[in-house]
Amino acid sequence: MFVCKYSASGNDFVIFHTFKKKDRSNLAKKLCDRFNGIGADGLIVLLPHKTYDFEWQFYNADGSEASMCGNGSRAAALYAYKYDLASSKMKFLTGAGVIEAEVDGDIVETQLTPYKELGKFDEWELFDTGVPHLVKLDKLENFNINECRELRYKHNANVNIAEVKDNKLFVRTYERGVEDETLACGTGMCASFLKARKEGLIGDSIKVYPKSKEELEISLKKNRLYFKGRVKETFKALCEV
Ligand SMILES: N[C@@H](CCC[C@H](N)C(=O)O)C(=O)O
Repeated sequence: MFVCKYSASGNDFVIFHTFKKKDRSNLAKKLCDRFNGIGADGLIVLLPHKTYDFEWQFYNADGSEASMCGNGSRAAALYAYKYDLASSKMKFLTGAGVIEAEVDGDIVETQLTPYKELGKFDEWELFDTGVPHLVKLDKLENFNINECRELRYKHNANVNIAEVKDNKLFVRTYERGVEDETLACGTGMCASFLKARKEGLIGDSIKVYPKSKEELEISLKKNRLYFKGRVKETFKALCEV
C-alpha cells in the first residue's frame, strides 16, 4: 500500500489506508519521529466503514489518540480522493463525529463537527471544535511557549494566541500531543475564529493565517464551521505497514 506524507498548511501527517483496525499508537510514535522516522505532527489511518466513505484513526506525534484534527481532515479527504476511496464530495467518521469534505484540485474544504463554548478562565476562553482549545486575543508576539505549556497541562487543551489585523485573522498554536508550537492547527484556527467573532472583531467569514503563513478561509454557516485551504502530498512510498 502507499504510505504518504501530506502537508495541510504546514501541519503534516503520515497517511495510509488499511482494512485492519488496531491500536497504532506505537507506530504513530515511530513514524512521526522527525529524526528516526518519517517525521510528522500526526498519523492518520483510513479504514473502511459500512455507512460512510471511510472512518479514521488519528494519532498525535506522541502516540496519543485525538478525536479530531481540522488540517488532518482536509489531508485525509485529499488522500481518499486521490487513492479512489471516495469521490470529490465525501463523508467520513472521526472520533468527534461525521465530517463532510469537498475536494477541488488541491483545495479542500471540510465542515467540522458542531462546536461547543466551554467557559472562560481569566483572559482565556475554552472552545471544543472537535478537540479542546484555549484562545486568547493578543498580539502574536506575546505567544509564550512556557505559558502555553503550563496551560496545556492545566486544562488538557491546545493553546492559541489570535490577532485580528486588517480584517484578517492570525493564529499561533501550541499543540497537545506534539507538545510544541506547530506550523498550523485547523481546530485551533476555528476556535480562534469563534473567539474573534464573539468579541465582534470579525464577521461570518475570514481569511486566516497560521504560523506557516499559508492562507486559509473559515466561515460560519447555519452555526457550522467550514474550513478551507490548500493540501499537498509531499511524499509517497509503496510499503508494508
Ligand atoms: N492539528 C490538529 C489538531 C490535532 C489534535 C490535537 N493536537 C489534540 O490532541 O487535541 C488540527 O489541525 O486541528
